Amino acid sequence: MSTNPFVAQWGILGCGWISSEFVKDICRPPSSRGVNDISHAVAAAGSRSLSKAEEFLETNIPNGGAAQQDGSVDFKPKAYGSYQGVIEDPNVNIVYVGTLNVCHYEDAKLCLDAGKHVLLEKPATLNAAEWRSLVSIARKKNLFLMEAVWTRFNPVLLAVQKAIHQENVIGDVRCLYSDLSMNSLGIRPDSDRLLSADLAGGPLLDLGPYPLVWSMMMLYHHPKNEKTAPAKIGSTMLLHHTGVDVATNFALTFPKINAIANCTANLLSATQQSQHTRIVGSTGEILVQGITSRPTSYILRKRKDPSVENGDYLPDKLVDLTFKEGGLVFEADAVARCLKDGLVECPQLPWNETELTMSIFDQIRKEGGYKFLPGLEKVQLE
Ligand SMILES: NC(=O)C1=CN([C@@H]2O[C@H](COP(=O)(O)OP(=O)(O)OC[C@H]3O[C@@H](n4cnc5c(N)ncnc54)[C@H](OP(=O)(O)O)[C@@H]3O)[C@@H](O)[C@H]2O)C=CC1
Ligand SMILES: O=C1OC[C@@H](O)[C@H](O)[C@H]1O
Repeated sequence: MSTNPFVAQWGILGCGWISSEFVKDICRPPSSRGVNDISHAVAAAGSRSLSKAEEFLETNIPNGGAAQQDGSVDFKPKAYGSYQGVIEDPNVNIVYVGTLNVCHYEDAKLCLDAGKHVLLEKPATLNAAEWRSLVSIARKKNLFLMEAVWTRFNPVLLAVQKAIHQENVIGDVRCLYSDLSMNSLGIRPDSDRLLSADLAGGPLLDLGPYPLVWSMMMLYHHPKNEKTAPAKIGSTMLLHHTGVDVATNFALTFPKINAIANCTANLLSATQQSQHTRIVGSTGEILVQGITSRPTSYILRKRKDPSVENGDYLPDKLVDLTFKEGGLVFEADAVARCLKDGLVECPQLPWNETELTMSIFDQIRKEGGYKFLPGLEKVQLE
């Protein structure tokens, strides 16, 4: 006997670039990726301008989401010229917040206060205190809340994690190197969201979540690390004249497993088109292929004789897991399953882990001298 899939009924807050990528991806038929327990519908999209919301729907999902296209639900996506319209729409049960960093806290709070579940774009908030405040509302109101770090649900990252943690393919994990950078300096104006202090820009918060997610998934989540937070966090930051960082390097130590993560995120160099995440173990290494945020395959390179210092390698083995989806739909599927099962926290990304990652960023900003402009943080760190 087949049962109808659970349908996540999304409201979209902010009709910008990432929101359009998100709706396009969740509109793919779930069966095309072997999913049959859940599906997605877009109930509403809200923008500060009604015409922008209308155009957003018309351009990206003229026929609605997967569950609207196959007739599982009978409502059509509705455009609103305000965010309020979305949170008041009775067909919306979860809101995807795709607005700017500086708006995340207030926009997520708006949704939670209105009784809606929330998937909140990265960086979840500006600081850990804002995140704790959102969690306390979600907990009190029994609502789902998660930071949208989509790479956590990427099939390549999950395959690499299994290969390292369960199949021991590189022996004891030792060093992780992960970068996500773009050559934006001199190309984007200082008013751009990546460089503007008014918009809490800078690569640490914009690109840093990706090297950090590799560190968390491979080292923090290593079974032998027993979810122990990094013992030391060291960083170096180059500040831009606007006051935001333009380059940040940070390292995290995991003494329980004798491992270190070396992460970089900057707006000085284009590094997205080749391998920029590498995980080295005692018997071999994994070279992640493709952008750190959306890898498509990996190379397994094993050492001929691990007892030889700086010895040779066996021939590379390519593990190709190329997928046709944009990649955002994997996190959306995970969220839909949480809603289906009545969970308020996603087991793969619980609230305390986002609190830890936000505190890591707080510490790095403090060390680097990156202070948010007065008034941007809605909840202050103690
Ligand atoms: N997961 C991922 O891969 C990615 C995530 N992101 C994250 O998503 C967020 C949005 O980034 P992106 O889509 O690239 O940015 P855009 O500038 O394209 O969109 C941001 C949206 O925020 C809304 N907004 C609300 N207040 C303001 C304001 N004062 N000024 C300008 N826009 C405002 C606008 O929506 P409207 O006009 O409709 O009201 C705007 O369209 C960021 O937090 C970023 O970190 C970004 C890129 C990739
Ligand atoms: O999350 C992101 O990933 C891709 C980058 O281009 C973008 O600036 C960032 O927000």
